[in-house]
Amino acid sequence: MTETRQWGFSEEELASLPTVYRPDLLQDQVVVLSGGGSGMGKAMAYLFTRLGAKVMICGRREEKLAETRDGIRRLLGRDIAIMPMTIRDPDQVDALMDRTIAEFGRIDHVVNNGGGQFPQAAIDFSKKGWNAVIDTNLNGTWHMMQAAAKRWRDRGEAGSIVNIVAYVERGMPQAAHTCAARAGVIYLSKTVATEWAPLNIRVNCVAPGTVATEGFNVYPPEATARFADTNPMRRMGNAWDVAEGVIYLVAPSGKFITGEMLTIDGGMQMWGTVWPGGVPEHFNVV
Ligand SMILES: CCC/C=C/C(=O)SCCNC(=O)CCNC(=O)[C@H](O)C(C)(C)COP(=O)([O-])OP(=O)([O-])OC[C@H]1O[C@@H](n2cnc3c(N)ncnc32)[C@H](O)[C@@H]1OP(=O)([O-])[O-]
Ligand SMILES: NC(=O)C1=CN([C@@H]2O[C@H](COP(=O)(O)OP(=O)(O)OC[C@H]3O[C@@H](n4cnc5c(N)ncnc54)[C@H](OP(=O)(O)O)[C@@H]3O)[C@@H](O)[C@H]2O)C=CC1
Repeated sequence: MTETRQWGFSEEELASLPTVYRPDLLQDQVVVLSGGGSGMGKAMAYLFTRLGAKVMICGRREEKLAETRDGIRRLLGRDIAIMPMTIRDPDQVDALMDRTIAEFGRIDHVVNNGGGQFPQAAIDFSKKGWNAVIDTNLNGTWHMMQAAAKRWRDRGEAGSIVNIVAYVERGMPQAAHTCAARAGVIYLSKTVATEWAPLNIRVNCVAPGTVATEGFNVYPPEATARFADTNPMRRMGNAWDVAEGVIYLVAPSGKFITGEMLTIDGGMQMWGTVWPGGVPEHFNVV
């Protein structure tokens, strides 16, 4: 079976989806959020804004960031800040943090959501492809974490970080590059969660399963057609499921949680395999 479709929520849905959280939960808290121009990051930008936070989003493509900003302005009557940049460049990351502090006075939370990969058997990875995925998902996330933590330390302020990763304990066939990068981020997070606890900096991860977003456009239709069957609930998650999980960790509900990974995957960690490039013949069994 093949399937082609539009993924993700409309701006109107993001502005009106019900949430379990009260509207002033994050009043005037400042969040820096990568990958806010699409998918889960866009959902988070809407939800943080709806809960009263001041939001800075970044990503490489300005037009996508502007679309999120304009939608929020039109539908929620609030302004957010945008900055086109790449998390791979530590100088651009420093500029992002400094600009956020200049604009909003401080930073309370950093959500490292920007990232991605392409589906391919590991044996065929090109050097450039491997480096691109590691540089984005591992190095880029680290640049953001360290840049924020240095500012919190130097300014004597508390902070929290949430890194969007993936559930990697059973490996991720056809996504070994991202599996390696995300495993790195998870154990980096657990390590600095300890090192930075005396600085009042909490560090956690969120591991989504198959979550229907426009990010699925990098996968072939025969792969996405199976995505709902990769967990025991036999459905895909959505960007709101992940956005609400992130809020749980950054809000006071998460104040005693650090070094943790919240898996939001419909049970995929126990049953189901994604095969984002399509199921190889050998594994095509009932
Ligand atoms: C797993 C299921 C669960 C997860 C779901 C999600 O995450 S959904 C969300 C998912 N959302 C996303 O994943 C979206 C974000 N993803 C991305 O932006 C890219 O995948 C990126 C992470 C590589 C970005 O790095 P970048 O801007 O540097 O990218 P670039 O375009 O310049 O490529 C650099 C090199 O990578 C190689 N290569 C690239 N594509 C393929 C391919 N299809 N085939 C083979 N190789 C490929 C190639 O060597 C290329 O160089 P070349 O040969 O062209 O000179
Ligand atoms: N959807 C899913 O099922 C799952 C997704 N994930 C991860 O969750 C995160 C969000 O994914 P999702 O919303 O689904 O997909 P999207 O592709 O919509 O989101 C990825 C975002 O990251 C941004 N981004 C990519 N590279 C960089 C970079 N170098 N610097 C700054 N921003 C960057 C992209 O913007 P731009 O291209 O403009 O830079 C884009 O907005 C990703 O890390 C993804 O890999 C993990 C597990 C499952």
